[in-house]
Amino acid sequence: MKITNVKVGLVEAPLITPFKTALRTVHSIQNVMVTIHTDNGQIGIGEAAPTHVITGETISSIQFAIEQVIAPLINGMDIAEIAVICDRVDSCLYQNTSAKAAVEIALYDLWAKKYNAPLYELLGGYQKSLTTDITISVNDHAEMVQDSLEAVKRGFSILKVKVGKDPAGDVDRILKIREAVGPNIVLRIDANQGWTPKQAVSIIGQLEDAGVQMELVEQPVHYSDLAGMQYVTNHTLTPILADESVFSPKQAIEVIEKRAADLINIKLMKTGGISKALQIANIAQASGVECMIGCMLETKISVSAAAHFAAAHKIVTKVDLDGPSLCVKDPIVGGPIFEGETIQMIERAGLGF
Ligand SMILES: C[C@H](N)C(=O)N[C@H](CCC(=O)O)C(=O)O
Ligand SMILES: [Mg+2]
Repeated sequence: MKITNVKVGLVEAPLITPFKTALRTVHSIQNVMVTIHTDNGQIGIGEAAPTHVITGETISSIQFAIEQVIAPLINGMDIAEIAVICDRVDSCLYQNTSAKAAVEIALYDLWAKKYNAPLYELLGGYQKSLTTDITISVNDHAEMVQDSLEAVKRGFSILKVKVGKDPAGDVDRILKIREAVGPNIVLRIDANQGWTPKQAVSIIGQLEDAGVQMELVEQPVHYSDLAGMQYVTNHTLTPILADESVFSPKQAIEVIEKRAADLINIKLMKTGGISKALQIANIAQASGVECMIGCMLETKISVSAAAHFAAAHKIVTKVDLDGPSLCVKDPIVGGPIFEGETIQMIERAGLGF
């Protein structure tokens, strides 16, 4: 099963409401889609999200990386030697993790198709269904309360609440959301680097003192400030999750060794795809550190790949794969079934498309 062609296109999907974080506001998903074709007529599919504020990538940079750098190096290679291909993809270019992820996702799709099995089963087959949270964008507290109640009405029991854009109002936002949704809804808080270490300790502390249950707080401070992350982790009771601070297995080791966070958020767009995500999961498992599987603004193509990875691993205990649920209509047909908060894996080969 040899690679004969790598094609690049676009996939677009308008969002139900603007997606707002401390880092950016987005109205519509516009991602790069990759198909890899083989000499026996199989097609593998992948996707890259141009999240310039986190990975530094744009649509053009992703297209260039895949078409001009990666594709010429992997054309003609045999899918049976997927580890060799992934190594070549990883080492041919510095960073560009979403471009690499799109290619790796398509390669793993083909690899599982070669063995005629669902990818999650070949990777370990730990579980057949996942429960995802849904993101509540950062806005004034009245709008966030309204959005939270609507999400609960749609069947979501875990909310990922974005803060960090206006730190002075964040305690009030979280308090008001907790009051509105009641005690049985799980709240995950994501500051997307928007707080200073002292602000983070103060805000989380005020909420803890007020008895507000939060399952975790994600990336409270700047991604490069590991000492700051460590300070927050040491001075709060709520578990701290590293997101933008961990792209690579080496960074995961550093965060774990320094105890800079309690948990790690693995995203294929940060790791450069499935091979490094597996490495991080194994490092985390050996260290007893639970992981979240997360996504950027992605459609069902790459979110499904993330679901296959997560369904294979015991250490991935938290799921933030809400990309398709944020779209008016996800344009991708087939694959795992996304119904409310449940993602059901299916028994089709590869990613299942
Ligand atoms: C979409 C997902 N729930 C999420 O919140 N991801 C963000 C970053 C996404 C982006 O800016 O595109 C995160 O976890 O920080
Ligand atoms: Mg995050």
